[in-house]
Amino acid sequence: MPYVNTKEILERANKEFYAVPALNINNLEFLQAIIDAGVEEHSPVIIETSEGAIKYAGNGDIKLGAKLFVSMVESYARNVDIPVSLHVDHGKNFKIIMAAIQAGYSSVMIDASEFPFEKNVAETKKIVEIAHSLGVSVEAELGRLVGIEDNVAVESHEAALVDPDEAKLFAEETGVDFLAPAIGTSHGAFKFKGEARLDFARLKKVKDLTGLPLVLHGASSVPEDIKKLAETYGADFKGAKGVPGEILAESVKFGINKVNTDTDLRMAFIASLREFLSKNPGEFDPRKYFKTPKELVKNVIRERLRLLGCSNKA
Ligand SMILES: O=C(CO)COP(=O)(O)O
Ligand SMILES: O=C[C@H](O)COP(=O)(O)O
Ligand SMILES: [Zn+2]
Ligand SMILES: [Zn+2]
Repeated sequence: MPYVNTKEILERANKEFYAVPALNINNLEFLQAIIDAGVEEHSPVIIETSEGAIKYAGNGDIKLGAKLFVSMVESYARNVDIPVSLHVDHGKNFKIIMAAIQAGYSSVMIDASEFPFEKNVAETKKIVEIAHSLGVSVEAELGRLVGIEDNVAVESHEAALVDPDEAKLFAEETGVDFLAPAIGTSHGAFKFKGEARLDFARLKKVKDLTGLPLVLHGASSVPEDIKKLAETYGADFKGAKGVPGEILAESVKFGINKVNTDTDLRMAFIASLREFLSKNPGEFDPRKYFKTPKELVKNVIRERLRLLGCSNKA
């Protein structure tokens, strides 16, 4: 089926109370693993690329990078019977967002969350107008992504999280299609020093006041078995800690519909690659040494699709 608008995938998820992972890629191998996982679980999938990924793919040329990703994702989507969409993750550079819209991305994120509220509204509105006129949907972010750490400066952390009343106003003023409220997650493999904790009361208020599909950034779990496997073969991931699966599932109950995941895929890939290379020191054919890493990435994604309730929703 089809290369579809991300909005289509998320509006159904919003109505039927499940979430779809948005999975970051930089290259062909991760895309293959995602498509295979979606097909095996009969689930929709959202592929996303950061600005860095677009630069990387185009070897520095952003228009080329955006076109390459659209053509790769569209080509795979055409060959399978699950909905697949392509999204720009954390768009901050106007030129990159435009290059992606022109190349045929299904949706873009405008991340102006580092600016004061009024400027975030203005920047988001500008992108919404352009994107909507071309049938492309838009995500924006409110609040800053910081972990809620035990015992340290609770108030300053809370100040960084989304303000639900602002979220309502933001949604009305910008016409954005889905919204990422900061509720205590952060990017990368080191999210929490103490116990993992998210502000679900805040999340629920944002959902009640906006009714929009909501996005959880920094949603990797850093599974213990993956961390162990990588460390067995030489990695040093001391202190790595993610959002446990139960908390991810809980976040879906409070209104999350898009679950942004990059770190878990990177960690699974490197863990398996380390193991393979350590056991096969003579191997130098990439089609061979990428085989088990792709399998492990696929399996991590399949598990996540089941956890979030989007298996069999294709
Ligand atoms: O939010 C993300 C991409 O936008 C990825 O988060 P992780 O680093 O937790 O995978
Ligand atoms: O949100 C960040 C994503 O994990 C992408 O990160 P990146 O800028 O390293 O591609
Ligand atoms: Zn951001
Ligand atoms: Zn993010």
